Amino acid sequence: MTAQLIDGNALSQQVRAEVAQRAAALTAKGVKPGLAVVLVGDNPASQVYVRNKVKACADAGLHSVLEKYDASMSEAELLARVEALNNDPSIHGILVQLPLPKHIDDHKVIEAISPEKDVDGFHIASAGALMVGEQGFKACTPYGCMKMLEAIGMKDLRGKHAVVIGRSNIVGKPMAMMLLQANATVTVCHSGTADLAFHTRQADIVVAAVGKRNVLTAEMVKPGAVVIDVGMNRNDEGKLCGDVDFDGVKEVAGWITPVPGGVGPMTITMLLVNTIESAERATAEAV
Ligand SMILES: Nc1nc(=O)c2c([nH]1)NC[C@@H]1CN(c3ccc(C(=O)N[C@@H](CCC(=O)O)C(=O)O)cc3)C=[N+]21
Repeated sequence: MTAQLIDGNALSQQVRAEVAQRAAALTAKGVKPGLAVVLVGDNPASQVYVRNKVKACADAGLHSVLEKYDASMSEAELLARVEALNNDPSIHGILVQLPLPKHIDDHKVIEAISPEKDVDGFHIASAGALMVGEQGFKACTPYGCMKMLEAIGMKDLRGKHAVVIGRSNIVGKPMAMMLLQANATVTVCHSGTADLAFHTRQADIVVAAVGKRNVLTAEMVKPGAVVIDVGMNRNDEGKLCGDVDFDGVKEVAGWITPVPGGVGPMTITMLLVNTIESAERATAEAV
């Protein structure tokens, strides 16, 4: 193994300790930072993720409320709940866990969340703020990837070529924008790209965010490159694995993130960062 590991659990611990300090400072002022997590239906994976988020809040001294609803909940009922949380001063962040049941339009629900409380960074106002470099909440997964780059001394990416594989609204597109904001030269590859390896071989940084195993293999990576794996897949034995062929790529890359223990925990960490940020903004405005 030549690559060094970027340990998402270790970095999360550091960042969450900073969040805990900020939470304690706000609490001392009489403001308990609060996150509302809304879960509709009984998707087993969602149950686990949501529990992890609630636990992460408790560990960092944030208040959280978990609202669980039956899959039969109507769209109107969910929209009414979101509106109530928008107007609840004890709540600084609202997260509606995706995916939602098919009869609910997730786009409509996300747009109903007040941008001031959109700690997922999924609202159009948040995406737009990122696009034009204004203040808004950054999507947690790409934000976590940027934090990982910063942790290995890559905050300013001037002169670096970053290749993002995937163009989802939740990861690929905001990832490309954040890399651009950090002065990288950015290429976005996707299912319509003719020769993926041609692009990835030139990359100083590769971010794989496709949702398919072995999208990135050793011969596609420039020696010494930084490889960030956003994928969350199961292999044939049911084990969690990313989009990157970790065992092959780790022999070539300079840095690599593992799955599990990489981007996943950082996603939750940045949710906490956004929530504390939101609570601090709300408190500053109230003074
Ligand atoms: N509104 C909304 N916001 C989200 O941020 C959101 C969502 N909906 N729906 C589902 C996805 C998925 N997601 C994960 C976060 C952390 C881990 C994580 O911590 N994973 C651990 C392993 C967990 C395990 O062992 O299964 C790791 O990578 O080490 C995984 C997945 C957030 N999501």
